[in-house]
Amino acid sequence: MPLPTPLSPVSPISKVRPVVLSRIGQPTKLISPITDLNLSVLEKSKQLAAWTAVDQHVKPEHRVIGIGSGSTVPYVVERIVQLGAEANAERVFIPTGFQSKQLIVSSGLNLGDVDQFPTIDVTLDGADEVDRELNCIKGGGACHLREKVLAEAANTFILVADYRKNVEFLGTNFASGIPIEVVPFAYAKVLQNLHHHLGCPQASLRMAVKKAGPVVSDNGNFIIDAPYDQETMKTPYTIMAQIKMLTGVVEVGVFCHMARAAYFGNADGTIKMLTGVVEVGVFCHMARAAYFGNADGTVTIKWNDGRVEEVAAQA
Ligand SMILES: O=C[C@H](O)[C@H](O)[C@H](O)COP(=O)(O)O
Repeated sequence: MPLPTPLSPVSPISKVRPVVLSRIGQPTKLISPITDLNLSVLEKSKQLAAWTAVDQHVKPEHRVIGIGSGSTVPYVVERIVQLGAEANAERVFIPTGFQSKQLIVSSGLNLGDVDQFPTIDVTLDGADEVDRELNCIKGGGACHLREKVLAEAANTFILVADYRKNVEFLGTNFASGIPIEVVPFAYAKVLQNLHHHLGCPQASLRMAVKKAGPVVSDNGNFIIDAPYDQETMKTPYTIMAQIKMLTGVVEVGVFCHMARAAYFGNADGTIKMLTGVVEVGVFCHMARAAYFGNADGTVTIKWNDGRVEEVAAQA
């Protein structure tokens, strides 16, 4: 199995090589992020969801793995660590933010970034809430921009959570609203747009707890929380797209039709697994060529660079 190849494997400055790349292939001692062995029922349900998802979706041949954010993700890393140093030596792990970067590094796993590895085998991530179609709210921890990038970069995107997050409609328990990352200088304008044009009078700037002023994301941006009524949240794609069109919005914490499966740990020690419809039936800019068989036996080939070729009929 070949090593994952980053886009630029070697630094142009000869004395500075990315640490992670020089370590790939050498098993190091791995350390589990979970030290507390007396887990509460809630924590056990998160662990169960995470372990099951890792067991079912991290395949031996996988080399590039996205690690999401939130309270269930340490159990994802715990299970990955249990796979052993040798199994993980030739893997690289891509974080969705500060928390998952710390988890990867402190566990002794190889760290990479999505600009080196824009194709990810599987990303496992937490969620604030997941509806029955596997649409979800993310961004309760202000990580949703990087999370969405890693979800889109992944061949398979898997959600892990405890039973409280498994809902019929988004916004059922997670009442603070849709997290919206905005560039700082545009926050007041975006708030006005939400209040007056997108029907969300309660939208507000997320304020920090142990710091004066607003929450600042890992990307240096502000977060707005926009609570919508149930009717609006029944069609999350529509409101997500409307918010995303506002100038100044960087990303919206609603993920639609992205997850292949969601794993929820239940309080009784069972697991609920939901599978989703990942594909939307519109494929844009994906095919290199389309071949059309014609009635006269010829074939027309339309290439994605605009060329059209005709192939003569077979004799
Ligand atoms: O921004 C944070 C992420 O989207 C988290 O995955 C999400 O908030 C769930 O976090 P927790 O498991 O801590 O509730």
